[in-house]
Amino acid sequence: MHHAYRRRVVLRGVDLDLGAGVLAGIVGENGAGKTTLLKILAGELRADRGAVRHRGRFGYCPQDVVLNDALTVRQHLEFFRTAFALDDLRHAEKVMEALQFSQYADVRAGMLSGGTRQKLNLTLALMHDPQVLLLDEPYQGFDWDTYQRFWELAARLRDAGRSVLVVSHLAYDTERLDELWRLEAGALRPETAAAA
Ligand SMILES: Nc1ncnc2c1ncn2[C@@H]1O[C@H](COP(=O)(O)OP(=O)(O)OP(=O)(O)O)[C@@H](O)[C@H]1O
Repeated sequence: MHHAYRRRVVLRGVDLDLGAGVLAGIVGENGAGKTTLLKILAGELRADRGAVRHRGRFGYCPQDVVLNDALTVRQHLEFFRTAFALDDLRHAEKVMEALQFSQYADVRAGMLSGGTRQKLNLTLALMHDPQVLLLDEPYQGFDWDTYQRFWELAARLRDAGRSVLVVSHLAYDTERLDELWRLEAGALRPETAAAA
């Protein structure tokens, strides 16, 4: 994939193959193009050149939390249940339990803490049990316990055959990942855990 914003060339031939049952990470400095790449993978942005081929449903958790402050957590879930044409909220409830914020179901998004807003953001991306998970800085604002629970959830989804891609400017806990890439100068290169 190639992409530029006017003269600012961001991606110069990124080639990525994400298999089923793989938990992969992409790290890179601020402005390296990670969000641009995820937006292209998720279909939000069209690459100047190149193609994305995928099988199965996407779940895209954007870096910027997109919530309506006037709606409660439960109302967000109902809204997305309709959008995803789901029969029930069973999977959403499992994600909420895993991230431990079920007790906020009736709280308006505008009253939630930053970390809890991010938990809801993540739940909305995962509640239709997608096969391919594209997660942009998914643990921003999480406390340590929640951060650990996030990785446990990601590993469970990977073990259930989902493809999970986590993008971050920080690469902690790289031993949890099956694959780690660094986005630099518009291209991806394999990164060893020790070098991250
Ligand atoms: N809509 C846009 N128009 C013009 N330039 C943009 C646009 N979006 C991003 N850029 C530029 O493209 C480059 C890559 O941005 P991108 O958000 O993809 O980086 P990133 O690796 O996700 O950064 P961060 O870690 O800070 O989130 C940056 O220089 C940014 O300023």
